Amino acid sequence: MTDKPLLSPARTPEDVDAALRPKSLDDFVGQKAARENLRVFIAAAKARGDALDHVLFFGPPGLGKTTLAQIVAREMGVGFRATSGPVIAKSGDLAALLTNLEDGDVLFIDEIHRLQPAVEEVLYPAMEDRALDLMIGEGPSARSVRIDLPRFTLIGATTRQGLLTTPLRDRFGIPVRLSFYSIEELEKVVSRAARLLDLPLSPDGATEVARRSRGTPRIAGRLLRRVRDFAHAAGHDLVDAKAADAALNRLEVDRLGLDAMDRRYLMMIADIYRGGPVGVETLAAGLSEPRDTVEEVIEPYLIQLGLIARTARGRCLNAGGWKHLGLTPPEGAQESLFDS
Ligand SMILES: Nc1ncnc2c1ncn2[C@@H]1O[C@H](COP(=O)(O)OP(=O)(O)OP(=O)(O)O)[C@@H](O)[C@H]1O
Ligand SMILES: [Mg+2]
Repeated sequence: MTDKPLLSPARTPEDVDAALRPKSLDDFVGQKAARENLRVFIAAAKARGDALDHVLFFGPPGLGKTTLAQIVAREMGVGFRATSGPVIAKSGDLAALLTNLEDGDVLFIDEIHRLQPAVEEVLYPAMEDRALDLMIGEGPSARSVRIDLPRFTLIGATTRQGLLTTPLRDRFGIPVRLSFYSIEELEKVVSRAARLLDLPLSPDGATEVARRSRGTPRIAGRLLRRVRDFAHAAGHDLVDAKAADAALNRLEVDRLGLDAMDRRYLMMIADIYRGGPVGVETLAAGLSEPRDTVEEVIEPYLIQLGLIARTARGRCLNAGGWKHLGLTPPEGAQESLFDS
């Protein structure tokens, strides 16, 4: 399906658009509390001449975790090394990464919830004492030696904070939650991107794209590029609300920014399960999507909009969800129990 990758907040190669990535905290739109706190912590660490405390960014995909990690390294004026949880196969790989860091470097570990337990154990002393415990030799003659590491800042990123082990989570001095962007913030993201892409976009055109971007800058950037293509094909010089609306309708992005998959998800709860509750496994099977995708990609924004609720007994459609589908809840639907 063509509209699935379009609205999915997951990365696609096209998004690796270095020119659009904000490069400083001043350029970074939104996430005000996180931004201002980081500014203070960075200034304090620099004044002390120390590395910044370890930082954990968590929140749905496409909200700027990787971008912020790069900005932190840049503002600290230190090197940036990036890897990801699933890539580090053995504890030795991580040990090699750590011993090769230079003083003050940022080590960025994406998808940090997917580290192997044995690899994670190497991180504990590294984060706490800047030390590496190595076993030398085997059998009775084996002994453990401790190697000192350079000062460094570990920046972890995860879409699933709940999957992090407590000992790992506790070792981050600066946990930062990223949340969905407001429409006003996304307008700024879209206008900035249009300027960088040399695309004439009217303010109401920016609003239209922002409103339909699922609170996610990555999606805003992607929709903007597609809108540009349609406008170009239609021979418009200026992209205004009308041109943006026409393009987004052709892309089957509805007025709340929901795509065909979101609508299938809502319809399934409404139609087959009378509004729920229904278990996430059942929904995932019905949609032929992995459970992770349902929980990490589809549901967070629907919950944010108040269209559905996650309850202990399963997912339920809220009044807003029925309304968005243009349906009336059947007699005795569960929704009222949870929609408070
Ligand atoms: N605050 C922002 N202002 C402008 N653009 C942003 C902002 N945050 C993110 N972006 C843009 O959105 C895209 C996605 O950002 P980023 O890669 O940092 O997301 P992420 O949270 O790391 O996602 P994932 O969980 O998939 O790794 C980037 O292209 C970036 O340019
Ligand atoms: Mg990322």
